[in-house]
Amino acid sequence: MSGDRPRIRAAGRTRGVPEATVARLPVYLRALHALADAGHDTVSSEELAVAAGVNSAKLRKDLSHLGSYGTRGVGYEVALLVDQISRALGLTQRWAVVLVGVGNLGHALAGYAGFASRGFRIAALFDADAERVGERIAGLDIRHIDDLPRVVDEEQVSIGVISTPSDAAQEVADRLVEAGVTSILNFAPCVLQVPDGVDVRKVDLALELQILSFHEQRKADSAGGRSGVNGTGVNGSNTVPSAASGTVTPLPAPRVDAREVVGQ
Ligand SMILES: NC(=O)c1ccc[n+]([C@@H]2O[C@H](COP(=O)([O-])OP(=O)(O)OC[C@H]3O[C@@H](n4cnc5c(N)ncnc54)[C@H](O)[C@@H]3O)[C@@H](O)[C@H]2O)c1
Repeated sequence: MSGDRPRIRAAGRTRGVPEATVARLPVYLRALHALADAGHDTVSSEELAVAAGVNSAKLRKDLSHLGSYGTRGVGYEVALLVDQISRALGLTQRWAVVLVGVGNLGHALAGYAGFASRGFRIAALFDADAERVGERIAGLDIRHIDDLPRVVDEEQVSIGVISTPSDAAQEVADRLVEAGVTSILNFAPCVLQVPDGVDVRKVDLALELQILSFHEQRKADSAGGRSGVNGTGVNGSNTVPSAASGTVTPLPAPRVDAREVVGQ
């Protein structure tokens, strides 16, 4: 591990901002970018709340953690708020990311343009399969996992993405941490053990589907066999609790929250 390299978390886990708020900040940012693209210079908390799919009181409280209160009768300046949220999320710099496990999912992730447009540069792709090493995806050659420490050090990589089978994920996490990575996004369906100072986020689409299946079952039960599978709330409720926060989000509003990323 390169001990003299600055680590992401040196300034504190969330700098006093609640984790649930941190999880919603990227959602606000995405909504604000859309508003800016549509030509809005200012936005009310109500409008932004609708665009982000949260209630406006929660939005105002979240933004107050950044010292942003808006102006009565005017709302928030879109460009200023984009700047404040980007700074809070550390997006004023471009983070280098490595991706380990370049199979089906890894190929899709490696070719995903959304990382670059949101401030993340995929610095390298790694796999343990000699047959995959050397394959070129999105301008990068897949490297052997043994090259990980050198690349992490040379490219100042802080964030690693794991898209290996779950039986390899812990070993890969250990190697990432050993190399100096301090944040891991884990797509493998398993819980990772990491030392203090290393943050892990887990993405599990099957888990999200299971939560939706729970709600579908409830809707079907309360409809007493009537059709209730279109999300319009046959049971009188048209809300689904967020997996990430336990909060309730109105279904008809744009579904742009951070629930796809579930903390471990
Ligand atoms: N989070 C989600 O929503 C989601 C969705 C789909 C798949 N997955 C998970 O993503 C993972 C990958 O799925 P896939 O379909 O791409 O699998 P895959 O078998 O196509 O690819 C896995 C890759 O990991 C490589 N690998 C295995 N051990 C390794 C190691 N020790 N070091 C480096 N590379 C190693 C393999 O050589 C292979 O290229 C699985 O854990 C799967 O369950 C998650």
